[in-house]
Amino acid sequence: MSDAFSSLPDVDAACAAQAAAHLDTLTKPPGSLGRLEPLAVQLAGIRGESFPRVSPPGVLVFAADHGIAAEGVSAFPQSVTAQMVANFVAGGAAINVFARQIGARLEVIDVGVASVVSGAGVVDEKVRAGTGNFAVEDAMTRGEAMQAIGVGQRAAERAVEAGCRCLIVGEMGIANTSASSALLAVLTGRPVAELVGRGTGIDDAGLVRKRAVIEAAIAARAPDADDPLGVLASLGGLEIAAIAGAFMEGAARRVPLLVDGFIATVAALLACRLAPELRDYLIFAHRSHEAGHGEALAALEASPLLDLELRLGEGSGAALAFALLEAACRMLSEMATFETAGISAGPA
Ligand SMILES: O=C(O)c1ccc[n+]([C@@H]2O[C@H](COP(=O)([O-])O)[C@@H](O)[C@H]2O)c1
Ligand SMILES: Cc1cc2nc[nH]c2cc1C
Repeated sequence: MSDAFSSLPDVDAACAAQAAAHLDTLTKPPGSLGRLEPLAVQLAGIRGESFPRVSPPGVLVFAADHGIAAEGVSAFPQSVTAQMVANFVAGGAAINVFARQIGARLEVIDVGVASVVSGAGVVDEKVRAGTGNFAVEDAMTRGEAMQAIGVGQRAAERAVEAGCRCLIVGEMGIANTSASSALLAVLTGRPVAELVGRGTGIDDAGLVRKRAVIEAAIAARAPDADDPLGVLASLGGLEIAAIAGAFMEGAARRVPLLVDGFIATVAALLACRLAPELRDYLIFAHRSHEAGHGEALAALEASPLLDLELRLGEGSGAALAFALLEAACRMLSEMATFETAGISAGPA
């Protein structure tokens, strides 16, 4: 496992250039496969292969609870986190369905669920039983934040050592849109009101309360925006820290990283503040329906592949976008060239 904040390898510019040159020999007008083309070039650079492969993918779902749930900021009770973890290991959640569809290795990691999780198959890496309520105290200590980052790093390491060539990283945690909005507000300096959404579906009155709780909590905790680990410890979530760690370890191992929705994008932003070279390894799967996601994407200058109005989390949008990565690889390796197909290359 790499050091959490060690510098990451540069992407391989030579392989990326070879892939770009090969793309223009394929039997299609140059550029006609649109965004699939720069995607293939990015994958070649990340993998260090001019004909990259991304299968099999690995799905990591990090689950944790949030003390801020006590403020009534979610449409669902905290107990749903543990119940959904049981559903993940039983194979019945959306991410299970989509992971099976793409032949992914799936791991469910308890990094901080409040209750004891039942069900064989959960990786027990609980750092603590849920965060503190950041309306009244820091969510966690810096040491706990580092431990949770380490949980994510080890999960990515296991997936890559098991042969996964792409990581799809998701989460489950009631109230984690509140933690994510708070983190995003501090990291970007944007007003909380622009970044708070309905999460699992709170009503209008709940949304007003959620905004007020997050605004007051940020004022009370007053973290230093130039200290990303301190911001994470003050306002964050254990699964958010673990996602950041998984991204850093995946990049260290030259694996493309599919970023899911709002929470995963905020984790990616935080990880980029800790290790800016990470940005080149990230592929943004989809634009979530959650209100703050646009600002999170803008902060990373990211343009996601899909917009399906998803707002589930779990890694579901990233699993759906994986088919496009596979298509980009197959385009490079399987399409005929103008020469092999005997087709005139230039305009008539
Ligand atoms: O990924 C997203 O864009 C997303 C948007 C809204 C909600 N979620 C999921 O819903 C839960 C958090 O919502 P909430 O209302 O409890 O803060 C958590 O388990 C997330 O996986 C996920
Ligand atoms: C049922 C349910 C499933 C979820 N999956 C991710 N977040 C979730 C939140 C709820 C409430």
